[in-house]
Amino acid sequence: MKVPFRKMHGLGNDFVVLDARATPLRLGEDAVRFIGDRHKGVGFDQLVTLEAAPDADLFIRFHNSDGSEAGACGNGTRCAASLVLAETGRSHIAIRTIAGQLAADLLPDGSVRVDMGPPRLGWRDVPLAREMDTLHVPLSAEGVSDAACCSMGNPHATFFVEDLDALDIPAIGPGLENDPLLPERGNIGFAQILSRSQMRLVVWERGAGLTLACGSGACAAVVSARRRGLVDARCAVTVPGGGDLVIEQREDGHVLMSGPVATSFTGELDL
Ligand SMILES: N[C@H](CCC[C@H](N)C(=O)O)C(=O)O
Repeated sequence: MKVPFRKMHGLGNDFVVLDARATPLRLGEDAVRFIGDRHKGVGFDQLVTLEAAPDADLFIRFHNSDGSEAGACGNGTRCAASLVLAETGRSHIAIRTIAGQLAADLLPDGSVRVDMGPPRLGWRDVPLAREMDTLHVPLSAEGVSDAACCSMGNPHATFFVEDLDALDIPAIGPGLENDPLLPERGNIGFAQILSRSQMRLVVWERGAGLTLACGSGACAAVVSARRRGLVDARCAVTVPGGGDLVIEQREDGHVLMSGPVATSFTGELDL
């Protein structure tokens, strides 16, 4: 089966985007992992599949390179939304995912802003293995302790550190991702606050490992930093991929994420 694809990224967080709106695609875990293989396939952090939606302009499904499905992918949502915004000539679209209803806007500078909805802050929402204060979760590893957790449709644990460069994230990421306190595993964010309107962030992603940017992780880090009184409502999040994601939490709690999107190439898979 020949399947056209588009290779895209948002600040280096990279995706293979499939359009299954006209013809449904049912890819098994093996196919997802094959496409994501950076030697035998195309390679991606996430597979982003566009599907038809009865109650929105678009349904988007996300799979990590380990084959697991995710409820949210901020950068992938921006990439998929940019295609539909361009195709329709509209500046606003409604999006549905398995975790809820989102919206996307095309901004005057060509970047795409996604309304990721409100964070989920309860221990069952993240989820955590037992009842506890999600703002101070006893996760720890070399150089980090006391995580702030929330869900943006996917589970996040964020550590705030003095010096990001002093951490060995590839060494501590896997153990934290799979900590028993996180029954659905977790995306692990490491944030260094630079001011009340800027932070650096590196994320060890659930099911994908170290990525150059993580949109939902940037949202989670700003939400958690606000809960701890460390930043204001609008914060630039500088990521290893080079550049900033701009995160703003609205009065109603919704978290807006803006940033660039890019197409690297298109191609055809032979599945
Ligand atoms: N690894 C994440 C999904 C992708 C998140 C990230 N690429 C983003 O932009 O939000 C998870 O399993 O929840």
